Amino acid sequence: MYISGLFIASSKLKLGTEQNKYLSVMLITTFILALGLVSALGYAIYHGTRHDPREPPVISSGIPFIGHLIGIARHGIEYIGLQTRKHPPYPILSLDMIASKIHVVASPGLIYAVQRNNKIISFDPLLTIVAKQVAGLQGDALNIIREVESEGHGLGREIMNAMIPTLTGKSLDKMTHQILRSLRPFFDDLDGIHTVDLYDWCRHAITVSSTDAKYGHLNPYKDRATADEFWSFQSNFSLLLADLFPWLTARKAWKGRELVVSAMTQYYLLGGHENSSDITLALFNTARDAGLSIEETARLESIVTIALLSNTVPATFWVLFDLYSRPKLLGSIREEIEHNVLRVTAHGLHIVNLSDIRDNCPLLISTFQEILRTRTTAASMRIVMKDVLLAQQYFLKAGSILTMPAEAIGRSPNIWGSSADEFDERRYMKSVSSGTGIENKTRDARRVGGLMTFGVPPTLCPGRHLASGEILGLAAMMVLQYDLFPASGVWQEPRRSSLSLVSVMGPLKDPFNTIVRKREGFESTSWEFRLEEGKGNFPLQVG
Ligand code: HEM
Repeated sequence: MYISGLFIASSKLKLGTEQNKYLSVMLITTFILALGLVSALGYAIYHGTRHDPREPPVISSGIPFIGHLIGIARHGIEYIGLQTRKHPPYPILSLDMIASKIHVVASPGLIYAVQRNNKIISFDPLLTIVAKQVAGLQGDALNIIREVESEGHGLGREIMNAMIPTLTGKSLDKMTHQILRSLRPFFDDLDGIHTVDLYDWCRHAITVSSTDAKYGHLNPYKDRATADEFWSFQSNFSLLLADLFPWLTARKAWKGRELVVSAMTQYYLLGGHENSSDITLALFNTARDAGLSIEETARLESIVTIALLSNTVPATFWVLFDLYSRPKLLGSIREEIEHNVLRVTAHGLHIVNLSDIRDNCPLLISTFQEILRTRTTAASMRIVMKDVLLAQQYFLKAGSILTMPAEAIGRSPNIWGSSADEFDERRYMKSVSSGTGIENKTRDARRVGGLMTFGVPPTLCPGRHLASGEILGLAAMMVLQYDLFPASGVWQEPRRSSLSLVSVMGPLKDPFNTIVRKREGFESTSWEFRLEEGKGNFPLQVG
């Protein structure tokens, strides 16, 4: 009756046929959303009466039932970190999300307890959720991907296990090499340009170089239109997660994804993967052996492209922003790179060796980690597979979500003392007396919660070495060749977008116009990257 009422209401408005159709669709959608909300509220009221007193304290929001949902929609993943800051005494707290609870861990001690229960509090169901809601996989394929514990065939984890080794050793070297080769012309192109949107420049340079290295000669993202559709998909990711008529409610993300999947399907059909990287082949072969179709494989591959690009792009931007907005630090880092890395041949070729950045630039490596620590909004997610008593104290129900936000733990005074909230570029170096009276600093021992940007063991980001090589190579080349100034005249922090829940490095909402000027004394256009074999792993602190 309500639906027919809506149709009547729309037909009474004397609009053109197209407008009428559009209005009807919108009204029906509103109706379905309202119906969903009413059912969810009913469930919540029933559910609320069943709170177990051993569960972590529930934090209420200003708006009953849907307040936290609105908070996440507004602030993105940062909302979770904000809650722990607002309620500091709790080592763990719960946000009621209508159909489930999100437990937010705010103490490093509890991370150990989560790690000890990693078969019960698991990352793997998220692979299935992402395959369904984000990549759009359905039916048998989804069942093959689903984790064994939930009666699937466990292909999601099998693919991860096949890909992880390809992000170290020789396979990593090969990719990093190709990335650096593809990056170089981007610096040549900056010469002579007065103003550039620095965020867009980072996005384009990282997209082209990373996907060239991953997909080879037939890289589908070489086509700017496909790359733009990918970013439309990635940047509106959170709307897809609702999984409610995505073609209507998450139009941009859905359309972008479908175009990316179609380009990737075409790539496979042309045999592009046969001349690509080991990581691309690992996914393709594992999915084929498990019986997935080419199109289903292309859907899975779209998730890996998200992992490849969505954090590396904003991380690169923030590294440049945080270096150039601190002239004194920039000066010291330039000095370190000029002395320990840059080599100029008799013919004037300027060589930047990434292996020397890794081994001989402790200040740059420490600064990089501090930028990752202070800029991240990472909140490692896990799903509670069975009822469990965490640390013999907190009861977590099966089906609830657990998260460990880096903002609460990685910036805790318990870990970093009174300077936890400050930017300290030397934080990841430790004092060693050199006997010269000059304080020499090298890397410190690792500590739990010390750097959670790449996740929490046992689920750590396997792409961290690749990302580090790419970001540090790009940053070193930029600081050597160019001066950057904000077009607005001040290094004012730009706004961040909250719509891409998948990016934990603060993607920007608006362009960041920047004046570019070639550095005096470094006008040469003859530049080259080098990389020594077997030196691609960056020993960053993790967990
Ligand atoms: C600055 C760049 C990057 C950041 C900050 C980052 C961060 C993360 C985080 C936080 C996780 C989840 C871990 C957890 O929940 O505990 C993750 C997982 C993952 N990342 Fe990255 N990542 C980056 C770059 C990359 C790159 C370049 C790749 C290359 C393909 C990649 C591939 C992956 C994969 C495959 C996983 C899933 C691991 C698994 O399920 O075992 N990441 N990453």
